[in-house]
Amino acid sequence: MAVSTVYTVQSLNSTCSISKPTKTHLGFNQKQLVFFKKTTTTTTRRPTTVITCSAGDTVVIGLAADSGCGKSTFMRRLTSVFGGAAEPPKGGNPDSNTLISDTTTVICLDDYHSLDRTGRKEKGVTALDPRANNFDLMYEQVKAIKSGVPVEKPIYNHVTGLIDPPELIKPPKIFVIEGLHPMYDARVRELLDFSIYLDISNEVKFAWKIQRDMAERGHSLESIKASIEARKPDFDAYIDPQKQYADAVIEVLPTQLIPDDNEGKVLRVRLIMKEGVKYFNPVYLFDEGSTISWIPCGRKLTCSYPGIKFSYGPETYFGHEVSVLEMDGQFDRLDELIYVESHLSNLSSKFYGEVTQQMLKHADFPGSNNGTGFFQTIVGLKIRDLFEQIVASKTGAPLEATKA
Ligand SMILES: Nc1ncnc2c1ncn2[C@@H]1O[C@H](COP(=O)(O)OP(=O)(O)OP(=O)(O)O)[C@@H](O)[C@H]1O
Ligand SMILES: O=C(CO)[C@H](O)[C@H](O)COP(=O)(O)O
Repeated sequence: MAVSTVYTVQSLNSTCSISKPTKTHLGFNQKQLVFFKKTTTTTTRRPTTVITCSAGDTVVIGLAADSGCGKSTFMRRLTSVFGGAAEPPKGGNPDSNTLISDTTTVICLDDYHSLDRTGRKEKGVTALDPRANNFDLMYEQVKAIKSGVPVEKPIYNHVTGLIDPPELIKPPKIFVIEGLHPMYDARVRELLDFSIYLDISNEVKFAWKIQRDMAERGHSLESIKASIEARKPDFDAYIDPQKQYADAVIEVLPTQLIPDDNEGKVLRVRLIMKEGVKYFNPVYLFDEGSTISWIPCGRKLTCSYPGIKFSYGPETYFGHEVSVLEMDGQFDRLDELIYVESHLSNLSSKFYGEVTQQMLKHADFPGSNNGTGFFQTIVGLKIRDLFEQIVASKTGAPLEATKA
């Protein structure tokens, strides 16, 4: 019996159009996705639908981190910078990991797991192990999206642990690939216009896992400890080394303001920014290239114990020259953040106070009172700026002036 595959096509964005096939679609065309009618045994050569997108304008961003390290929170801050809410594909698989907004499409690289939960168990490998992931497909599909071609991406279903039928992904303006391995495969790495690594220290990761998995998911302390321990060797071998390739790293460590702190509530956060990256000018405090230590608490910034300390200066990170902006401590009043913002330069904001405005808008997100939320917001603005510069370089259009 002949059956047709049914594809749910989401609302078309400005770069894509759908059409009926013509005779030319009997051949292979690299700029178009051609759906063929399937039978149970064979695929006929008669195409049913053609989707064409204007090629090659997609900017690709990689975001790497271990599970539970704040990728989703970061993505919410990033998509908010571009305006509009990011939502799962309408009418698609309810367990899709994809988030789409007007400008951005964020996919989760868990969708390239080649082994499902049972398969990994049988083979005795974790999801962090490259053998449990299909890097050839990841490369082919990211390359296709970057050059304007829609793809049928698999879905890893975190509810069932199975690999579900694929979903259609069309090239957006900004394509974010987030997950465990965006910078692991050199071919995929080469496709990235900008890359970020969220480097959460073991102590902090443990505190966050306990907070989420114990409080919200009912896991026991022992099972959380066991899961972190079981993942650690593969994390060290395959995930952590990717930070050497990142253009920006947000490092999250326990505070140094409280001697022997083991609560993990007050954080020391470092924004490590690579020098010499095209379209990316690191943010600086007071004076570019100098080494600075600043305690802003006093008349203009309310600080309760243990206070707030900023540092800034040049460093070397995996042999690369970097600028590092550090914040240790937490804000008492978010509206006063404007005082700190006004002392930072190269923020790529569109108007005075935009960072503070974004932070106030998402005051309920985790990390809004410390350097994690502050630096994620700043990186979001830098990505918007990078995107606008890339677009301007392609169209030859002059860039709208940005402030600070
Ligand atoms: N900046 C932060 N400050 C405090 N806690 C945080 C922060 N970011 C994340 N968390 C904690 O970590 C949990 C996971 O965050 P999030 O869902 O953003 O991570 P994730 O990397 O997307 O996780 P997963 O890959 O498991 O879906 C949050 O529920 C929160 O408890
Ligand atoms: O490291 C992970 C990335 O999110 C997950 O553990 C991995 O994707 C496997 O997922 P699950 O535990 O749902 O089978």
